[in-house]
Amino acid sequence: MKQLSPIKPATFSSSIPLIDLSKPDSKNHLVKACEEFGFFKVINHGVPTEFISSLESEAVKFFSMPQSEKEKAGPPEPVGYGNKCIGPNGDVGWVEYLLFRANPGFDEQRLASIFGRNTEFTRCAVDDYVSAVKRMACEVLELLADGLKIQQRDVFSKLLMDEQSDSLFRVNHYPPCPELQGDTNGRNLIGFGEHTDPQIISVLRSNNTSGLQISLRDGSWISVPPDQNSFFINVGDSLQVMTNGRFKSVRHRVVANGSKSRVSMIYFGGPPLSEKIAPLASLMEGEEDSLYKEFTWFEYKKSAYKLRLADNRLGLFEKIVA
Ligand SMILES: C=C1C[C@]23C[C@@]1(O)CC[C@H]2[C@@]12CC[C@H](O)[C@@](C)(C(=O)O1)[C@H]2[C@@H]3C(=O)O
Ligand SMILES: O=C(O)CCC(=O)C(=O)O
Ligand SMILES: [Fe+2]
Repeated sequence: MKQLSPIKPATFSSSIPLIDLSKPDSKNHLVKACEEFGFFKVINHGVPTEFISSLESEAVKFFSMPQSEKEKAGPPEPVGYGNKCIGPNGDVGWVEYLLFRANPGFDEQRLASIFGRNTEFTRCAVDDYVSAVKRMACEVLELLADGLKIQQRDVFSKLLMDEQSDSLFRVNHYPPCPELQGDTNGRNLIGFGEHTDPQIISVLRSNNTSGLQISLRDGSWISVPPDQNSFFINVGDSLQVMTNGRFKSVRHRVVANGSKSRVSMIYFGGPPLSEKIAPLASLMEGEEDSLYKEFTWFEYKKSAYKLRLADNRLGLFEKIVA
């Protein structure tokens, strides 16, 4: 197994855009946040607290089972339980996780084998949570379409609503890292290595343990103060392409903690496999050229899964402009 690599500490930031979904002008703030950061925090999100707490307690129960029991739900090829190894190409982190397809009814058998006799409750907990989060993601995407003055409000959200949408749901658990216990040198170790998310949009909720960091345009890293009552949203690679680079897919990572466990749940809203991912004609101004070669989500995903976490996956699809 490869060593977890030490990284430089980042500063905590209060500059992360905060979007209040109950405010009438949220669409303009959303567009600005996607352009400048590709990342923002959402409050007044409408996801019921009970859905969040039920699923979190189910997850905590699962991760506290003996290792041999958890391993029965793995390896995550492509879905199921994973420990330290992320993806198929040798990436490792201080993390264990559950990964599922997010459409209702998907991976039901897998869930049944993972959660045993608790299946009914857990399946409901996952379905309730994922459908509420997906609804909120669609609302955000519709506000973004409005903010961009696109006539077809559901131009992005219809891709998540499609029955064939290739969306994922992941629950990550970062146990306290013994190597960092009592460490006074401010060292950091990687929980989940730096990357961008390939899909359209990712919606993350975590408990109150810090760890998530995002990279700013100048390449510096800032720590995201945790907030268990809010959601954090990332622009994914596909939304960057659909907006011809106007929205930025944010690089992010998670650092391990020496004393507290972090539990995060992320919904990755993706398009159907056959969907052509290309800049929207309505967003192209004048003679503006597409910055990307044409590809389908299937082609992008196939290429992404051949690469390491930190690789620039979109680079392979960028057009070389003279
Ligand atoms: C190293 C990898 C893990 C990943 C698949 C990949 O080959 C490259 C993209 C990775 C990523 C990042 C965001 C999500 O956590 C994820 C589920 C996804 O869709 O792309 C993971 C993949 C994974 O863990 O399988
Ligand atoms: O666990 C987290 O907080 C973020 C993880 C992440 O970025 C991912 O799973 O893609
Ligand atoms: Fe991510």
